[in-house]
Amino acid sequence: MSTMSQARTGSDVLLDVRGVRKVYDGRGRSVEAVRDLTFAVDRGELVCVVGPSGAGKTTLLRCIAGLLAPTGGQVVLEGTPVAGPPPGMAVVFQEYGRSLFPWMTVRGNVELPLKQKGLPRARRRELVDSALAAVGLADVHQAHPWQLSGGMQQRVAIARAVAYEPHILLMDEPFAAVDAQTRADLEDLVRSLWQRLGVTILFVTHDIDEAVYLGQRVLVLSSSPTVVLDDVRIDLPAERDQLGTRSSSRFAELRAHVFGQIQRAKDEPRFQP
Ligand SMILES: Nc1ncnc2c1ncn2[C@@H]1O[C@H](COP(=O)(O)OP(=O)(O)OP(=O)(O)O)[C@@H](O)[C@H]1O
Repeated sequence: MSTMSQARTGSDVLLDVRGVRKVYDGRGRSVEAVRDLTFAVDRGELVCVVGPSGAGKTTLLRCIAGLLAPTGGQVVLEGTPVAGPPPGMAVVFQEYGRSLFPWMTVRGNVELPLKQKGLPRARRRELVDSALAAVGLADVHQAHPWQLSGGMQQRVAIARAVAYEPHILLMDEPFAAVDAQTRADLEDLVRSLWQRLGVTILFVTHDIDEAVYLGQRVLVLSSSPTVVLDDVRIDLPAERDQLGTRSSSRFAELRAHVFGQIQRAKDEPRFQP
């Protein structure tokens, strides 16, 4: 079912994570959060990363986003080593409440990174309008984030990321704080944006069902100190729907496989695939 991740050298590799290690040092205590992570993501792929709580998923994502320097190894994006937040990357975090500016309108929030990018006003307007329409929020552009539900605020954060026209979109447990129905809607939104825009997505979650439902591949991380335990190809049809896909026998098989890997990783911290 699975093929372990190997460094790929094809010209279609967009993101290459090579032997990344991260040790947090502080007051006489050091924590090896990530031991050795190697995997590649091709241009246009939707890859999910799943692992037990504390496995180092956020640490990995922060290293990829250039927000944290790895202790060892390297992250290479479009052939260039990442040494700070790279252009062409957008990140959607779990805490939408903290990632949006409450004193700015929805439009202002989505437009801000485009101003920082130096885009002219007409182009900014075009990108903001189309991103808000894509996430179903065209009619609330004048509202402030605090006037919206949690799910709508997360849509604003997604619109802001999409308007930026990133080559790669990183998502760190973006739907962990919304209710189940909203979460299902947002999952479908991510798949439809991915299919329509062709953007590469790396989606981090601790939810196995979400990872299998969304991804073309699921990378399974071990417990901390973290390695990639498995790289599972999700051979479900490209057209997915919450009811049909989740009740298919193949979905159940893939889910059981990923679940089994994570259980083994938790039971045997030094488990090797
Ligand atoms: N700033 C820090 N200083 C010291 N240790 C840290 C720091 N940040 C994270 N860690 C440790 O690194 C390990 C991985 O944490 P991380 O938050 O990356 O995991 P995670 O998989 O995202 O967890 P969760 O699923 O619970 O959000 C944990 O043992 C955590 O305690």
